[in-house]
Amino acid sequence: MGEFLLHGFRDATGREHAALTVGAIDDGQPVLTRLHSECLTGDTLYSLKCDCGPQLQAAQQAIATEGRGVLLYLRQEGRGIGLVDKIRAYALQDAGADTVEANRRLGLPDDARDYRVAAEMLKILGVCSVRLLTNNPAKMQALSDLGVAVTERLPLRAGENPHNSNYLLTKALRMGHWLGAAEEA
Ligand SMILES: Nc1nc2c(ncn2[C@@H]2O[C@H](COP(=O)(O)OP(=O)(O)OP(=O)(O)O)[C@@H](O)[C@H]2O)c(=O)[nH]1
Ligand SMILES: [Zn+2]
Repeated sequence: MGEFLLHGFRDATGREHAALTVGAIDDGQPVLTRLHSECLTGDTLYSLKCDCGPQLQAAQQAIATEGRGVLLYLRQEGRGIGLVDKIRAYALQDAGADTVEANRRLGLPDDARDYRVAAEMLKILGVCSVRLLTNNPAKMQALSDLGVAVTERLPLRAGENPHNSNYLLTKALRMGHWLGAAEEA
């Protein structure tokens, strides 16, 4: 796709995160930005149950094409519940629960992600305002609450397939994501 600079971060809990950057991003101008939440199954094992792998690739490509931007790879597997509980949630989904219901049955929050680390990473990289690649309103809100100006929202739709259609529909209907899936259903 192009040449990226890879930065490593370790947060206060010892968890390690990565940032991929292209070009000069600390000049005060809004930066094309993607906050990607880790998904071992989608990013690495090509699972079709979600859209994470294709979204990762599309975001990386968009940043390379723009010649300036940042992708934060955040270790928030399973929306922050971790790999083992995500696999448990998948088992409940195989038995008919949707993604939100499965988390609740496990006694876990719908979304356990915390974006403080992301805001800190952006600050360290000299980024104070972003053009954010996302369909998730909560992500935009979280960043602006943490003092990062979100000047624009750019949709990121990739990797839709018959196996993840219910997952995407649940995101649209129960988590308020801008996916157009609700209208298409
Ligand atoms: N708990 C849980 N997490 C999942 C499930 N499927 C994918 N994930 C995780 O969801 C995270 C991605 O979040 P999404 O809600 O798909 O998308 P988003 O990052 O909030 O929104 P976008 O910025 O629009 O991509 C990754 O950490 C995945 O591991 C699932 O069925 N249950
Ligand atoms: Zn995924």
